Amino acid sequence: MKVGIVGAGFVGSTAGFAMVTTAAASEVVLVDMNDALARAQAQDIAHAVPFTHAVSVHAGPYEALEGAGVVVLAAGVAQRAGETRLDLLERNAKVFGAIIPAVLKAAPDAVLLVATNPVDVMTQIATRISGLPRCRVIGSGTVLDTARFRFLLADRLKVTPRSVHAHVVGEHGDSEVLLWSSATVAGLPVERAADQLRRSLTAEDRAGIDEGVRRAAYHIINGKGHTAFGIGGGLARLVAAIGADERLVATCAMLNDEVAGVPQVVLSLPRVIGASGALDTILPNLSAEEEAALRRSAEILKEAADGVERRMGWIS
Ligand SMILES: NC(=O)C1=CN([C@@H]2O[C@H](COP(=O)(O)OP(=O)(O)OC[C@H]3O[C@@H](n4cnc5c(N)ncnc54)[C@H](O)[C@@H]3O)[C@@H](O)[C@H]2O)C=CC1
Ligand SMILES: CC(=O)C(=O)O
Repeated sequence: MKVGIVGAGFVGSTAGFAMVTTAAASEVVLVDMNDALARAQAQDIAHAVPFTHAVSVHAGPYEALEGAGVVVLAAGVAQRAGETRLDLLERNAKVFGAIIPAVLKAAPDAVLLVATNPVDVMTQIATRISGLPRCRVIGSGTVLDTARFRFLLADRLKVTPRSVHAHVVGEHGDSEVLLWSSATVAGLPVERAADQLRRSLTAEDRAGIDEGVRRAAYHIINGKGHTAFGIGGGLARLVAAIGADERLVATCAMLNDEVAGVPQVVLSLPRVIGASGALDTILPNLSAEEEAALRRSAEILKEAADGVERRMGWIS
């Protein structure tokens, strides 16, 4: 499958590299307002092809996206140290106003896969601007947070992350909800699995994992200025699932009619990902505390999205 990536910065280029190393795409096209950057990134990624998979990698204008099955949107500004994802909203909404019409003109049949932050609200904006069916406009959402949660739980229990089934839902951001009550290993709740594995999973251990997931981006940005490898791997995995019509369950963002009593809100829940995007949604069992936290997260996102849509003149 041909894949377009708009925004050839850290996230877009790392996603392109991951698509080459995992053969998630047969062709990758990078587009950026900084054409020299897009060309340099494409060249650099293409030089990994002899070591990996026969993927055609190049850069071009929007017209070069013609025939793409997926277009990843990774253009815009990123958080600096001390900024939250929601702080980026106004600036990145303007960027999407410019790029989405150009993407749709060239690739009207593509699934749009949003990575730009705040990714949940940007997915709502992309749905609004594109006018596409909601299932074809998905955000990477909490895919990365879910990966961080599984990684940290696996590290504590000393099993491989692929054997940990656990999800983060809600905002990809400060109000996200780690679903401890449904987290399992070998079909056992993680606390019971920890007992059998003779590993500690005390309230203090759990608080450490929560902090490690929820604050990961802040810690990494303080150390290196940006994050890219985790999300690059996640975007490539989603692209592979779309390309193969795999029906992968992943915590992606999409416009929901209603979540926890909040209407018309974009946030992440487990979705079935296949050829036309998000084919279905699964609502996990929630404890009363998790349900209240999901409602709070939905309210925060709804308020942020309504605010920017009002300022843009899309709603009154
Ligand atoms: N969803 C997630 O889990 C994650 C999302 N992000 C987000 O991804 C976005 C990109 O981050 P980075 O790659 O680190 O930033 P970056 O600054 O390295 O790259 C952004 C690129 O977008 C391009 N761009 C800006 N406006 C454009 C326009 N109108 N048309 C075409 N290209 C345009 C810039 O020239 C730049 O190359 C940010 O919003 C960041 O917060 C970052 C990490 C994880
Ligand atoms: C930057 C960002 O959204 C993340 O790494 O989670």
